[in-house]
Amino acid sequence: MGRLIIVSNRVPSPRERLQPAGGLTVGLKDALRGGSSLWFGWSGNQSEFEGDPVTGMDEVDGVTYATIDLTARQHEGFYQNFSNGILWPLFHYRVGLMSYSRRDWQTYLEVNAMFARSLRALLRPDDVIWVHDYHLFPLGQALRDLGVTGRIGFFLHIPVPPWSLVRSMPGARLLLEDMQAYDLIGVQTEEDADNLNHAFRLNGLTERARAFPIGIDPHEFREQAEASVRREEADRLRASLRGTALILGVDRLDYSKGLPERFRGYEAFMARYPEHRGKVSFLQVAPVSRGDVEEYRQLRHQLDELTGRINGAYAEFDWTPIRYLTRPVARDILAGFYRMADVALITPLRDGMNLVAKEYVAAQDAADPGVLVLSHFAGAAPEMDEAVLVNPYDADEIADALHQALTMGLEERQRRWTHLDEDVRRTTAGFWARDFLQALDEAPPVGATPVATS
Ligand SMILES: O=P(O)(O)OC[C@H]1O[C@H](O[C@H]2O[C@H](CO)[C@@H](O)[C@H](O)[C@H]2O)[C@H](O)[C@@H](O)[C@@H]1O
Ligand SMILES: O=c1ccn([C@@H]2O[C@H](COP(=O)(O)OP(=O)(O)O)[C@@H](O)[C@H]2O)c(=O)[nH]1
Repeated sequence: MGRLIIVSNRVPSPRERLQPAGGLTVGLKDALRGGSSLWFGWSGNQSEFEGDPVTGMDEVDGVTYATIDLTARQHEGFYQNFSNGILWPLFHYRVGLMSYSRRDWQTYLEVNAMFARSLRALLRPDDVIWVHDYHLFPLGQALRDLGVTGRIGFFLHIPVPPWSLVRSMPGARLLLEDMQAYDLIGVQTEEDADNLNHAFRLNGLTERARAFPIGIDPHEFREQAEASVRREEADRLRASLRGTALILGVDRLDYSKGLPERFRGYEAFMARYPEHRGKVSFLQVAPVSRGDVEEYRQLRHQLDELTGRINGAYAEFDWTPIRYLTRPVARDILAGFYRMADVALITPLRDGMNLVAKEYVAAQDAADPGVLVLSHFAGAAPEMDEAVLVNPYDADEIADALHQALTMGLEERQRRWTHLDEDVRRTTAGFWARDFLQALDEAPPVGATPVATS
């Protein structure tokens, strides 16, 4: 059995405690725990020189991390503009936010070809390659073009809209063709798999998509929460609450997360349920993400304005309705905050999965669990139907859900949490990886015949 080769744009810094917020590296690290593999991707650094060499190599806990730098030009065209300025909005059903340019498309293909050349030099014949996410759709074909004939799987961490939407993007069909180079394509939900296979069928291509919902390591995270709730940061938060109930939101500052809609829901809650004023605090942790992308800058201004308006309207001299942080909080500290929170308020407009929802459940005290309020449009929602599910576009529904959650009796909270906890302990990161890799091993091999490249 050869090595497992993981390829993703974002690669964690294995020796840093504070990692960039994001579920892909969390799920994969939890999945790789205890195994030996090679993880290849972008170092997160920008270099001056355009070249292919692997610039970083490190080995921690059995995982070898091999990274390459991007130049400023490549970072702008590949990561900022095409991946996060075109593919991300499109696959989150926000066609109107796409800003396509052919030059960015070429840079996207150029960087994928560079990933393939650099990785090719590290490969052994019996390696199993697992490519991750929308930054690297064409990588499989680029590797086939370099003569790689072994197993190559792909996992898409973000939603898959219907082809009628995806085809809005120039070159969409070429991406579908390139994806035929993968022996198996994993997506988060059955809806995603149906949409992607329908796109393949409509374009005369072979259906290769199956659903494998990603998860976390709930046992490890619960232990972290039990430890972190006794840490200094949790003590500071608890003291600052002065007995008020805690509503917690944790998200990258991203328009897919429904933060303006969430804040407007909380504003409606303050207006329609005055009995909770002064008795609840809403803490939103929203570390800046992709801050050089215009839509993300606009979102931050919008949230700054909403926070000021709501606090200005409802604050007392000794109470502030919303606490809003744009810096990251280390995940182990967050674990303690989750455990303290009476309500988790998670309202994405679209989300591939949302590991925060699963982390919140895993962190709870079974004797007195909090309540998960979750958007219908999170990838986690179909399997977490015991959450209080809301439509994030309906501010009054969010308000009603918050009132319901804060007044819910212990017996119902425990009933709901028990079902949610069973799910989180079933769809773990380890199960996700084992299930996908077994299916990849059993999938009919694509072989080495290259198809027309994009
Ligand atoms: O790498 P960044 O640009 O900083 O973005 C962080 C990650 O965001 C997205 O995460 C997705 O994957 C999660 C795990 O499967 C899933 O729970 C979440 O719903 C998705 O948004 C992105 O897909 C990753 O590539 C990024 O690393
Ligand atoms: O300040 C923060 C905010 C988020 N996270 C982590 O970032 C991940 C977010 O993953 P999710 O799947 O919810 O969304 P994504 O960011 O991948 O779209 C979760 O593991 C969070 O615990 C973190 O460590 N610090």
